[in-house]
Amino acid sequence: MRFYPEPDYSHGKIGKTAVVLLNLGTPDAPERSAVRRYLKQFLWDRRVVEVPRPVWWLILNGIILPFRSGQSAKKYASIWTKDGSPLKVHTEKQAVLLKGYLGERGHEVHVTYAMRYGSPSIPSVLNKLKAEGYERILILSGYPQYSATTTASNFDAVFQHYQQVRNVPELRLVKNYHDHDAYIEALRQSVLKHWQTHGRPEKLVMSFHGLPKAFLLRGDPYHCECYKTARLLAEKLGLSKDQYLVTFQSRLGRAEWLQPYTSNAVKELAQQDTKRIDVICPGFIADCLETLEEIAMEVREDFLHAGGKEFNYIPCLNESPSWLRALAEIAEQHLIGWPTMMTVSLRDEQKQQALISRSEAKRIGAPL
Ligand SMILES: C=CC1=C(C)c2cc3[nH]c(cc4nc(cc5[nH]c(cc1n2)c(C)c5CCC(=O)O)C(CCC(=O)O)=C4C)c(C)c3C=C
Ligand SMILES: [Fe+2]
Ligand SMILES: [Fe+2]
Repeated sequence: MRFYPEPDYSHGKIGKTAVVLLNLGTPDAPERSAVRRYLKQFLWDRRVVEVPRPVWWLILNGIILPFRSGQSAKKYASIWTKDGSPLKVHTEKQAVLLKGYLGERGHEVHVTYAMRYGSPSIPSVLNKLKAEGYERILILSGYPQYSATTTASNFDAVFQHYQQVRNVPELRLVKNYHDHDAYIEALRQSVLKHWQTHGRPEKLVMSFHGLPKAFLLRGDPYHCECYKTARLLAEKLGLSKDQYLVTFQSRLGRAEWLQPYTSNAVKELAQQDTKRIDVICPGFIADCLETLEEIAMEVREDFLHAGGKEFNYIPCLNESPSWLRALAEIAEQHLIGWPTMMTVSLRDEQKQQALISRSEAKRIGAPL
């Protein structure tokens, strides 16, 4: 039996609970100057690039920012929507929906989101929560697989922020959920849904964002967590080892990154006479530049030019109901012990508040 705190009317007095969904962040506009600002903040993070600072300062400011900002801006322009960058649009919708899904499970929590780089920044969101009286904060990163470059960088930003705060709230941080049943199930449903309309491929390629190989050798568990996700998904789909392939994308710079590289792997598949592949990116919970442009455009071209016949990109989990259920389950497991359960007499009214958030979801066009 599950344990929930006694019905309690003092929520307002003893402080409220908030869940903060954290993701990477994105430029404010698909323009050179905005992309430069974003890349500068991102690539100056010591968790992301471990090159000694004076050397890296020269490379970053002398080569990378001048050349990459314009190129990346063009790529961003190709995926930008009327509401903004896909990553931000999806993250915002996920936060709205998560409140509704947690509300349906009986939890009275506020849900918001922040971005590690760009806006809304982690300090601005945590300051706002403090001003609004939230005294328990659950940090949930949009990275199923832990990496020092992403998850730990989120943690750094949260800790750094609270170093400046006298009265720090109670904090919990989720490290990973790469093998969580509900997450794997959401991925499985997404693949099956795709196969129901398009039939099955010869090979399912599972492409994860890459890392410098040196990070793995220094102890980053990301690589292993990606493989575990892939194995669990393959098992759930009943795929044998020759029916799927794990690859790593988005290599940057000259150093070796995790292999096999997605673009090389799909070319090889085409050369080996594989006619159709489907590509899924299980490490991204929301479509973004890396999936919509790199995979669905560039890698597609790589496969077709090398002789492949059919390429299908399976979208990220985005706002799919099975994913929002999974996210609610993951959050719930980390909320245990905090007095978030709606009280009996307040329940109906607060359930309605949860439903208001679902109607807000409808307004923004997210599926329920
Ligand atoms: C230079 C090193 C990089 C490391 C290490 C890295 C790790 C890493 N990144 C993600 C998720 C995303 N990355 C995205 C974009 C992106 N990533 C890098 C570099 C590194 N990432 C750059 C320079 C960029 C910007 C775009 C470009 O110029 O190519 C995104 C998309 C953001 C968007 O706005 O849509 C995501 C998401 C993970 C999960 C990860 C390590 C596990
Ligand atoms: Fe990245
Ligand atoms: Fe990329």
